[in-house]
Amino acid sequence: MRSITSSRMRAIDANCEYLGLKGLQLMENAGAAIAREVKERIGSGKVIFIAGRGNNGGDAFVAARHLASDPDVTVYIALVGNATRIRTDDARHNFNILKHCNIEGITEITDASQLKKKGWIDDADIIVDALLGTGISGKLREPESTVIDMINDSDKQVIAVDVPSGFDPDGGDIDKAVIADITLTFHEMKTGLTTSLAREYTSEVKVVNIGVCTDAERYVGSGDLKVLQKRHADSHKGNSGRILIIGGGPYSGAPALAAMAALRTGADIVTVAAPASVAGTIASYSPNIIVRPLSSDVLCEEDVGTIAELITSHDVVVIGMGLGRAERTKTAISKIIPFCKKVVVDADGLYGIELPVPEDTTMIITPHAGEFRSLGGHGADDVQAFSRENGPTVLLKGKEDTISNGERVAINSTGNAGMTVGGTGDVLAGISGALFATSSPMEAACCAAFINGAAGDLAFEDKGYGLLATDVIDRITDVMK
Ligand SMILES: NC(=O)C1=CN([C@@H]2O[C@H](COP(=O)(O)OP(=O)(O)OC[C@H]3O[C@@H](n4cnc5c(N)ncnc54)[C@H](O)[C@@H]3O)[C@@H](O)[C@H]2O)[C@H](O)CC1
Ligand SMILES: [K+]
Repeated sequence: MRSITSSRMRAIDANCEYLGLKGLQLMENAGAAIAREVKERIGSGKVIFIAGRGNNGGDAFVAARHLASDPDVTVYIALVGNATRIRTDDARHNFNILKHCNIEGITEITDASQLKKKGWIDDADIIVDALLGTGISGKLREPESTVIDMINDSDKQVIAVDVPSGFDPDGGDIDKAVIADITLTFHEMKTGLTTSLAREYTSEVKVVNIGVCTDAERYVGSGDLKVLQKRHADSHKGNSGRILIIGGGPYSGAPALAAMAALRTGADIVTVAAPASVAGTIASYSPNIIVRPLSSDVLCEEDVGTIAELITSHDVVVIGMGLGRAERTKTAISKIIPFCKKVVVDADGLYGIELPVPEDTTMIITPHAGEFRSLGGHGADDVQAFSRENGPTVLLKGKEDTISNGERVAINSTGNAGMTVGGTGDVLAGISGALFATSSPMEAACCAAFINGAAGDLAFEDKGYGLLATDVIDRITDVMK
């Protein structure tokens, strides 16, 4: 079954905002679905909403409002935390409306004993667990932890909102979580809820459509980037990646462009392994690049040992640009790939790889239409099947880029006709390599396509059709800040 991670969901949420679909609209749909589930299960009786201070709680405030107008349902709300510390505008907005609704009781608790004293849990016919959703982070704190015990110690029916509170939506280890009869999860199944562990915390999971617009999922947007930047911001210096670029031979500029792009994208170290004939030229382009000369005037089998050694001290390999297509170069490429854990294959490199991707290698390929055809691909409508059959995440460049890892297909619409100038493909490969050090191949490929195109759009604003690949590199940081 298809499922998504919490970071993917946050990207979709942000893409919705970017496209004009407000989080409040999604929350209203989420809350309405919870209200319907409560009504279906109890018909008439008492419901207690146990709400956190994030949007998970916000969903509960919406559901409470919907049920408050039902004469057969009595509504109680326990907010875990002070209302003044509700963390999001959407949740606060829906909390503030509750004073105009027929709610039997609302209380703010900062200690679990206050909830016990109220006796609302014992009195309820059903509990809605809206304490923590996909925003959980770190070990459970108090009073949430004890409140979860109270929910589990009651013999009441429990509906969990999005995920059982305390449960890791991405499937990681947990110390404690609500045990629910049903979990209403929004938009898409969460990866963690597909695991066998999930069965211990929820007897049933229902995926609820909350009206997310399809482009928010299909198109790469600034939301995808935000998730990436958050991860980069959280990572400390030194683990933003060491990138090995294997390129050059007939050409010297291509690997240098890829190297500079990788550095601008935030890689810590970039090494270019290039044939001796062009190594000096590449080194002369910038003191920021470490250059390791190879044996001859093109990449050849004699270089495989040196490169295998270099690969061990780098996180990602980017191979192809400027290598040329000599038979001995193609042979060398096919021998190098199995040494790579993470590899981006671009340009001439695509003529030397053998598919399917070797067992322990994760690969991104960045072909244009012609290179994709030479690999046996047809066009944009074939990218997902090609990826599924052959293994690599495919970033098929075009007026719109099509990206797929075999499970999902994304489209990138940033970029412009000025970017047909030579070298922008090298820049894209360098960005992809840098992001791949700290992201999944799909996230890296999607965000690289978005960043490269968006930087190209900024360059087009300044330089029009005179834009150069170096202008694109100079604007990567503007797009990523
Ligand atoms: N498109 C959608 O998926 C929608 C999702 N909705 C709901 O929003 C939540 C995610 O909301 P968020 O504000 O990001 O986080 P949470 O409410 O899940 O939790 C944050 C809340 O919890 C506290 N907290 C975090 N970790 C801990 C911990 N270890 N111990 C104690 N407390 C913790 C934190 O301080 C915050 O107060 C999603 O699940 C959906 O339910 C939207 O409403 C609709 C669209
Ligand atoms: K929950």
